[in-house]
Amino acid sequence: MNELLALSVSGLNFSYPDRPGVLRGVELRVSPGERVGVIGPNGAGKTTLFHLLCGVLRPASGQVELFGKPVIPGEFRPEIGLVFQNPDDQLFCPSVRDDVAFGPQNMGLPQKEVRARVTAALETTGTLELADRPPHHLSGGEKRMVAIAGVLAMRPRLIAYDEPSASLDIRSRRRLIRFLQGSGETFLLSSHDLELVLEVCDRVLLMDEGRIVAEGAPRELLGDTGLMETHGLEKPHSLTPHTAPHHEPRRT
Ligand SMILES: Nc1ncnc2c1ncn2[C@@H]1O[C@H](COP(=O)(O)OP(=O)(O)OP(=O)(O)O)[C@@H](O)[C@H]1O
Repeated sequence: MNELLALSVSGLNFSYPDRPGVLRGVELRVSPGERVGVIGPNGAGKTTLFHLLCGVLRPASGQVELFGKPVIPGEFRPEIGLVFQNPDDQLFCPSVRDDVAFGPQNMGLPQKEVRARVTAALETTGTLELADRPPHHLSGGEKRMVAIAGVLAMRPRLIAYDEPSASLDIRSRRRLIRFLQGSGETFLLSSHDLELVLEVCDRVLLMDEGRIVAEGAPRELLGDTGLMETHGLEKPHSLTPHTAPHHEPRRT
């Protein structure tokens, strides 16, 4: 047991019934306050890893500890919150307010505390004006921020964001980046949006075929062209020096 770590994963192996070897010997430690990006090609096992951290899936072998206490599959652990890849998997109540209240209500908190947490989470995510709207009428970007509010309302000590910028337009993505930069949370964030990872993470893990194959500082790891190409990824544009002449667009 290590009381100082937010997350400790050792020797984690996992297979789906029809898909063996999805995670193979994953080792991972996250300290409180760290913001860790998880990158890797499609099917590398990122979402599966997040579901194992939350106890949604049962490992074939290995152990996950959150804040020094083992995760038992199926047991609710309020210390960790998962923001799903698809917000439609997370939002199902008649109003945004009810959706954000769902978690704290199920934690058995008094109504006054639930109301206070809902308001605070909606304010933090900039979604207060959506409180009375039905979630299924919201845009993709609005749904994403409401899904994050629902997780924040449970006040987890560690958040796992699964592809949080997927299908966001430029403005919604920028709002998400500002939110993540200012959040002060401990988080894991899986993404194919490598510029997002560069902007918000202070460490990166590269996964491929169920293993963590590299780990390091974002600019060094993502800037390693050979490593990135070996694992089906591309060095982000912002890390490539610009050589082409720059022409200002003509405004009409
Ligand atoms: N419910 C399931 N049943 C069977 N196989 C699954 C299931 N979910 C995922 N897989 C398989 O497990 C492997 C890892 O999938 P996972 O979704 O964890 O990858 P990922 O790294 O999150 O991928 P992506 O970047 O495409 O989201 C893939 O080969 C996938 O086909």
